[in-house]
Amino acid sequence: MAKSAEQGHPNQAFGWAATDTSGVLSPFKFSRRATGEKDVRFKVLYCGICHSDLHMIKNEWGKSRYPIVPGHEVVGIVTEVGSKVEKLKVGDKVGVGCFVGACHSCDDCANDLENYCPKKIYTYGDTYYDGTATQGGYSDVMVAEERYVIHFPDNLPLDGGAPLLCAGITVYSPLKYFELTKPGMHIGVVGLGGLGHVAVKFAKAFGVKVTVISTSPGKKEEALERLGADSFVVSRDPDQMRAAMGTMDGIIDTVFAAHPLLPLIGLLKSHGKLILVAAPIDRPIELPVYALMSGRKLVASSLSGGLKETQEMIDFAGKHNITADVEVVPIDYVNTAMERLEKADVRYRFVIDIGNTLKAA
Ligand SMILES: NC(=O)c1ccc[n+]([C@@H]2O[C@H](COP(=O)([O-])OP(=O)(O)OC[C@H]3O[C@@H](n4cnc5c(N)ncnc54)[C@H](O)[C@@H]3O)[C@@H](O)[C@H]2O)c1
Ligand SMILES: [Zn+2]
Ligand SMILES: [Zn+2]
Repeated sequence: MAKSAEQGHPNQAFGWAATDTSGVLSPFKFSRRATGEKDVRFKVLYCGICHSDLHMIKNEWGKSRYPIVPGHEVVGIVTEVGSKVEKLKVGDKVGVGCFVGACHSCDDCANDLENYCPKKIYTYGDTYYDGTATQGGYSDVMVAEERYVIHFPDNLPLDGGAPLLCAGITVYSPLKYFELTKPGMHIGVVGLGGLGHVAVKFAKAFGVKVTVISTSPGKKEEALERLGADSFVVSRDPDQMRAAMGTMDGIIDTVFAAHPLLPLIGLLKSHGKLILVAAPIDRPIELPVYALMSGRKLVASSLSGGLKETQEMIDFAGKHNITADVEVVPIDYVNTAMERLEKADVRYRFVIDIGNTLKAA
């Protein structure tokens, strides 16, 4: 066993943190717990920038406690394992997604749904079992319990693979759970950002027909040619929306700005399912119940995925060569990246090159 675990020394860490609601990130030294017997420590090489990171650093959900080192699409190489770690070893390619803990005794935990455990612990911005604040992957080193560490397939690149740990599982899980993966089905994807573009890729890998629903025609060519979508509907064009009415088995909606659900419900066939994976931050959404009645349609939501399913998703991505389309940026670009993300100016996920650009001061 390596020294820090034997002697119980905390792991010194260096990252970038937001310290107030301006959300501006700056260099930050902190420590992580010593690598415990069930823990894995890894050197972080890449970390994706999820829009949730932006919501959190600006306290848009009203639950942020500063300082916050964001990042829950964290990948790297194992540098130390505790004595009771069974499946992972030094040198393995691994990652951590949205969660680092849960109660492990409730029904959800027993069903591999740590993501729905009432005591789930988020990777950052939360409180760990020992009372310390959890801190995310915009940092050089990560320590997490083996149960929360995902083993990457050898063929999956770490930079393009990192975003799958949040964006990927967040769309994969509802596609599976709501049975929207049957070949020949037709699904819609609303909002072609980080989550939306990987939803297109997973759905295509399942053999499903995919229509991207977007406010403007600007992303049409890319959606069809680069991402492999089958069709594109401009939601502001009533003729296009009318032509697509009643054609979809399901819709994955990734837009957090408040928007009417009625036109989307209209796109569904009877028994169609509208899955909202983004929560509107400005005002509550109105639910047009009468539109659901005629057709026994469903509106539902979903939060990330459990650890077993996340591993399954990564293995599926490895098999089908699914990665996010990423713009890899150095750590000192992170504040500019946040500004651009706010303006939806990224195709389609920023990933920070931690390994080459984050150097402890
Ligand atoms: N349910 C979950 O487990 C989960 C997991 C990850 C992220 N999220 C949430 O999902 C949302 C999307 O995350 P992301 O990382 O894909 O973000 P993103 O910024 O990469 O993508 C958002 C997309 O929505 C579009 N958009 C923004 N405002 C719009 C508007 N008014 N009308 C139409 N389109 C609009 C943007 O053009 C962009 O394409 C965020 O709110 C995030 O917090 C939820
Ligand atoms: Zn996320
Ligand atoms: Zn639990």
